[in-house]
Amino acid sequence: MADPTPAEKIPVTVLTGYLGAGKTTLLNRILSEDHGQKFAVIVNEFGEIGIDNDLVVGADEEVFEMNNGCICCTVRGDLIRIIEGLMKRRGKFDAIIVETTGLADPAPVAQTFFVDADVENAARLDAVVTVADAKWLSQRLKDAPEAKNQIAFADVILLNKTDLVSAEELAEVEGRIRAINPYAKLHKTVQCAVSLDAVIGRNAFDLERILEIEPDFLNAEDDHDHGHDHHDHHDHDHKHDHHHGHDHGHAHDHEHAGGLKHYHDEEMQSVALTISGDVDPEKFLPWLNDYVQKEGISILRSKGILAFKDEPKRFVFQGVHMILDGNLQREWKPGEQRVSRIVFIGRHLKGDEIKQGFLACAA
Ligand SMILES: Nc1nc2c(ncn2[C@@H]2O[C@H](COP(=O)(O)OP(=O)(O)OP(=O)(O)O)[C@@H](O)[C@H]2O)c(=O)[nH]1
Repeated sequence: MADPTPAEKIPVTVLTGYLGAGKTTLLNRILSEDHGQKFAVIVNEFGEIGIDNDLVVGADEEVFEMNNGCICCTVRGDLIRIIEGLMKRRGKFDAIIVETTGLADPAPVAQTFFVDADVENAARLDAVVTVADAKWLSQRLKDAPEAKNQIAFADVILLNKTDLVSAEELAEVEGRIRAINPYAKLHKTVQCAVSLDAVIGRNAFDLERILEIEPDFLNAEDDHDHGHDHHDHHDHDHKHDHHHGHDHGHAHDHEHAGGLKHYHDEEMQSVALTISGDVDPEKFLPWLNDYVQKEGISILRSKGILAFKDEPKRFVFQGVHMILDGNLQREWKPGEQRVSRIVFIGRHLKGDEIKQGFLACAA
């Protein structure tokens, strides 16, 4: 796995969102703000944004399949070459932004940062930022699988165009988003107005934060396992549908703090697990590798911070489908509790199987 010097690598922000959600608005805001930083922006079509002095690089479509043609593991050859080219000009910019205009699925872009050795050594995926249209997202979640993917992938979500909806509609769409991805940091915006540091420099998929928040509504039901702090956000075996009369699982409407409704998304779920202590790397690493090989098509994102037995440093990993990237990072601090946490987000995840597999890795 890669050498642990993430701080020296150029951070890359992947910007995604459905047609017309406000990606260009956000990009223009980032590029025109007075922050003294230089960004390289990679877009699919050259000249989409005309910002003087900023580097706008055009990319033609080109996708390679990985893992013997597995359809969920594709890497963008054009992106690899562009980033390699940019690396020769290091020092001229502080961060790279990749706008995934016209791409249905952010996975091939994200995977590029894990599989190409040169790119991996030079750049690190900082965060996937998804812009969502407050007015249209609920509709798109019903009819466009790629809109759901973009939400599932996100580390940061800008719920934009809040001026076009009522408070009730906004709460509704936020509930829908949380059903798919409870971990992303969410900002409600008009014209994508957020401070730069909300979207840039989030660091390693914002892992720290992702694994430290424990959204209340994850604990809300019967699946709270005190022994293992088990927050299982999907946990509704479709074979025993105990939500009869619930509009296909979409109307499981507990009110929670902040007036958010608690929905279950039938298709996309997240599974978050904690072991309050160390795991055995000789069990965990083979289990994780095998599991994502087996189930990678349905796993969009995986992330974790782990305490390995007899290891003073924290092991941190992230993955996209079958492709994983992980390394030992900083030391556990004195007094910091050594815990091991993982999160999977994906379609029809087998929560019990993941739980059993993970808990069996306890040291
Ligand atoms: N009412 C309203 N309109 C907005 C807001 N943010 C952006 N828009 C408008 O929405 C339209 C689409 O915004 P863009 O930034 O071009 O969206 P995009 O995601 O880049 O669009 P594509 O590149 O076509 O996918 C533009 O006309 C924006 O001015 C907002 O918060 N409220």
